[in-house]
Amino acid sequence: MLSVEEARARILAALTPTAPETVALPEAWGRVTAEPVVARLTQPPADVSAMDGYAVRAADAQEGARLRVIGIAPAGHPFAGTVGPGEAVRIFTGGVLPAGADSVLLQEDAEAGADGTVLVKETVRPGRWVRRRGLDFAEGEAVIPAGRRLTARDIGLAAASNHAWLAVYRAPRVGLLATGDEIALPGDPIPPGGIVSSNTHALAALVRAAGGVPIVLPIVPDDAAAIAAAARAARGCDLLVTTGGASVGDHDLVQQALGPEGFALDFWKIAMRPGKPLIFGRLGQTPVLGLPGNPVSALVCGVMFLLPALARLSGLPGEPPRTRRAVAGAALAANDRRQDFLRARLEEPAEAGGPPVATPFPVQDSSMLATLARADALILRAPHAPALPAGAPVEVIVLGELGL
Ligand SMILES: Nc1nc2c(c(=O)[nH]1)N[C@H]1C(S)=C(S)[C@@H](COP(=O)(O)OP(=O)(O)OC[C@H]3O[C@@H](n4cnc5c(N)ncnc54)[C@H](O)[C@@H]3O)O[C@H]1N2
Ligand code: MOO
Repeated sequence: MLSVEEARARILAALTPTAPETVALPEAWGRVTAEPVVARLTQPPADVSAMDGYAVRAADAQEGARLRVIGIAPAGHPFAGTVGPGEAVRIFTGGVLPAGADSVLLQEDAEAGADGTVLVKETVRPGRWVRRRGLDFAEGEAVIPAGRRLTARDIGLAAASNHAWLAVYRAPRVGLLATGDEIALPGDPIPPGGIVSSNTHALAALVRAAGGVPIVLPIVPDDAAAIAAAARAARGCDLLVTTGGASVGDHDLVQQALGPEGFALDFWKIAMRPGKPLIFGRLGQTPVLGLPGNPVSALVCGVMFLLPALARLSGLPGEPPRTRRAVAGAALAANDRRQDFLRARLEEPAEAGGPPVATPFPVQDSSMLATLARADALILRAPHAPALPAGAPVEVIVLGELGL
């Protein structure tokens, strides 16, 4: 069986970013830049004042000096003249420093006279309170690299550097297909012995959190023809995700149904718990990720494979979820050959500054959504990891950090 790392590498190798598109700036938040954002101007465009006060020549602005105020320079209204010896210009934050001036006398350190002069109450250092031209960025500078997921701060920077539109990768469209005779949509009649489908809803939220567009397809019964028809309809997606029908039972039909459609299997079954029967392959141009039906398995596989896949389709490298150090809150049994992901509570350490304490829930059944919802973290247990006493260091994935 493939390891989790090999499986992720195979999935990422089979995916390429979506085609770039140009979108209006407000739409670009959360999208990944397809090319660098190059400043179209220099910021600030000239030397400007950082404070309200007086533009002065520092050499003249010694404590006790009195300067003649010859004009005013509010932001957006530069003073056209030149500040000569013994002169000052009233200036406000963001105002362009007039020619001749090299510094700003802070308003609080000045006393305006009724006779059009100003008294310097505190000696001014040369260059004080001046923001130099280009302090922030210069025209032609790549202010945002290609391949970056745009934050609100980046949007502000792109706007300031005079971009109304940005080239970003299209948000990946992910088709979500749940299979099973026993499942019904929330609110619909539930068949005898059946359950309500949670997988596509949870995965849709995960896709959205990762910047993708989820397309929840109608539930299909355990019927090869129906699964094939639904999969055909999803060929326009950047990725088709199925849940259920991944295992070895007589009704586990995903591979049987997709085979005649030309499904090219890359791999099936990995050394992971929960999530062993993971399927990956390609249906024509569309990559297909077949997740197990058990809700916890589907979600944990979503974290380990669908999130990196979405990142890759969005134009990012597709790193595995980041792990953190913690200490085990209970003794952990030795592991078998499947990498284990234990649902756990995460608590503050007894000693400030120490790693948090991760305590696994006593029952780890892969059907238990309530436990998963209450979990703060997944404790990673490598294949064949030895038993560990409480207090031993462990690696965890903090679920809250993933925005899920
Ligand atoms: N003999 C074996 N049996 C099973 C094996 C095995 O190796 N040998 N693997 C087990 C493991 S591990 C898993 S995981 C499951 C995965 O099975 P499938 O992917 O084929 O999923 P189903 O059989 O269709 O369903 C499993 C379980 O999940 C429920 N389910 C299905 N879809 C949804 C949905 N959309 N929302 C919520 N819950 C769903 C379904 O009712 C079942 O209870 O196979 C084991 N068996
Ligand atoms: O792998 Mo299954 O996902 O253990 O329940």
